[in-house]
Amino acid sequence: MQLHVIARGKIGRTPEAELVDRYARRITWGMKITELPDRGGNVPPPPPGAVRTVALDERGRQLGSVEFARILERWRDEGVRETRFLIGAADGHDQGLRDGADLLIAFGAMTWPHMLARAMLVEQLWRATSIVAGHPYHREG
Ligand SMILES: C[S@@+](CC[C@H](N)C(=O)[O-])C[C@H]1O[C@@H](n2cnc3c(N)ncnc32)[C@H](O)[C@@H]1O
Repeated sequence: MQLHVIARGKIGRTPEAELVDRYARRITWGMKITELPDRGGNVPPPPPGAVRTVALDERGRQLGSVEFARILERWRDEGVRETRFLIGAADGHDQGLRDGADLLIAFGAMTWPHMLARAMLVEQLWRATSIVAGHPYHREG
């Protein structure tokens, strides 16, 4: 299953970009990042086959890392081709996008800058895929 991060804003050559690269490089599942402008632009069309959409939003569910990993594992095992992770810009997501998502997830109730949220997401994707693989990176408790 491809993990497709669709994120608003240009990350450029920043400390956050280094973090994103550090974790993205370790992910052995298909992994792709598409940047959109802060406003406007079109979310790329989904590939053929089953697709899931996860929107990052501070009003979303606060999942544990193992719980998040098991959701991705289940979707992969169900034959989902791509899971898309949407990160908004300063204005967040519009209501239509939130309503259309399969899952809304929050990294706590606080608001984070979108570039930090991108780095945190990619770290969690690395963590989740290593949990699914039984790799010892993640420790519970
Ligand atoms: C600066 S925030 C936007 C805040 C906006 N005022 C709102 O109400 O959604 C930019 C993006 O970062 C992500 N983000 C920020 N804080 C987050 C959190 N606690 N959990 C999940 N994603 C978060 C979301 O994708 C959000 O659209």
